[in-house]
Amino acid sequence: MERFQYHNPTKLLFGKGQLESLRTEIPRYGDRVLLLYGGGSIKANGLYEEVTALLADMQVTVVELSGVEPNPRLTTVQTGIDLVHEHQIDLILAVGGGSVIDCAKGIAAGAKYDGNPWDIVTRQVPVTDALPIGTVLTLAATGSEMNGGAVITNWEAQDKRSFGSPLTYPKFSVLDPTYTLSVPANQTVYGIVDIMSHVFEQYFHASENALLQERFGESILRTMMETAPRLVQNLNDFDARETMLLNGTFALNGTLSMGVKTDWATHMIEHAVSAVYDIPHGGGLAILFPEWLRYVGKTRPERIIQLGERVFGIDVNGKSDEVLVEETVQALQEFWTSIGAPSRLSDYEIDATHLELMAERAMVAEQIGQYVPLRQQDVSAILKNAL
Ligand SMILES: NC(=O)c1ccc[n+]([C@@H]2O[C@H](COP(=O)([O-])OP(=O)(O)OC[C@H]3O[C@@H](n4cnc5c(N)ncnc54)[C@H](O)[C@@H]3O)[C@@H](O)[C@H]2O)c1
Repeated sequence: MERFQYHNPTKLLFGKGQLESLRTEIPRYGDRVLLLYGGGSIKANGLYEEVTALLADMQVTVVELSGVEPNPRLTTVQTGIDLVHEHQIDLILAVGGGSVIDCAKGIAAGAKYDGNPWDIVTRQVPVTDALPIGTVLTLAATGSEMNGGAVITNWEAQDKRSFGSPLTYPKFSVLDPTYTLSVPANQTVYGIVDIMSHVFEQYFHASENALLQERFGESILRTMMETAPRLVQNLNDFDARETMLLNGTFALNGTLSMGVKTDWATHMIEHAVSAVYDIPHGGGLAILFPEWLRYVGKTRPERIIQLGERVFGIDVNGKSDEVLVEETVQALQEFWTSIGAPSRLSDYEIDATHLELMAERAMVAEQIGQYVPLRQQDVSAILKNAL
């Protein structure tokens, strides 16, 4: 294990009826709130009504910013920053999925910085201060509700980048499975893939002796594989929604990355794909992860085989590494296909036209990933195999 410090300051408010906790949480930070949300799903499922009624009852001053895009854009972050300054906002309340929460983080950090918020997103300047954020999560997927990371798209530059800071962890997050019941089938599937991919990015670490972290990851993967088929059969299964919600949070709240050098190359490649084609993040991961596994399996098969045996129940006796890697990848692909996830870039009508641009965009450093570090030609090969 690597030496590590672990500190997660987000207060989780989990379960039915937890929205009421806003009454005690919000006043800790002030009484001027920027209410941030997306394209209207919270109006359709009644959450908007509930939140605004509660805030009105609390006599909080509310400024609204709606229309945060899936894959939130820098332009929306800038609009939010301007509103924060204009209305002297004390707290950002993000009501939505990862996109809304990430946008809130961009605004929170950007509002305390004089320059272009893209400088922060591209990590050219560090976050030195941030407004407090609270969240009401409506979609189980990203873990953004309990981590300090955010992914922002600069649409004009066709670039999607992530930044993170201890200062942008939400102060509190309300997780009531009720609000995730309205998530449609496709977004539910993307969420399942995203959660499992987060585990993979940390499971495929480049450190020694992380037995507990690996077992934690396997628990999340197995729990997701038990729950996901049930959930896609019945989107109103409250218990399955509840399980998925907690899994999503723990897949990316720092628990799995304690003491290990994590990978994240596949996320960088997916960000490059969705920066150029604006496809759903989970859909992109479902296509790319199997190809990443196949590719790195040639150099470093051991933990892929471990995954196959422990999570997919593959019998490892008497088989070569090559066969075991392929059986594991196929088991993963079959599972994702069985719940309705895409498996090829062509499912999104993506062909080789911008392949090199995507490979170039993925290279946020000379090499990406740590389990097996990748150069641009490796990324091109993975993208090509995924077409
Ligand atoms: N910060 C992180 O740690 C982190 C990790 C992984 C991914 N991301 C980023 O997060 C973004 C994706 O976030 P996401 O997967 O949570 O999806 P999202 O927030 O983009 O939402 C996807 C869609 O689902 C709709 N939706 C949300 N809740 C709903 C509900 N309850 N009922 C009906 N519809 C609902 C939204 O309106 C939107 O159209 C991407 O930009 C991705 O790169 C961030």
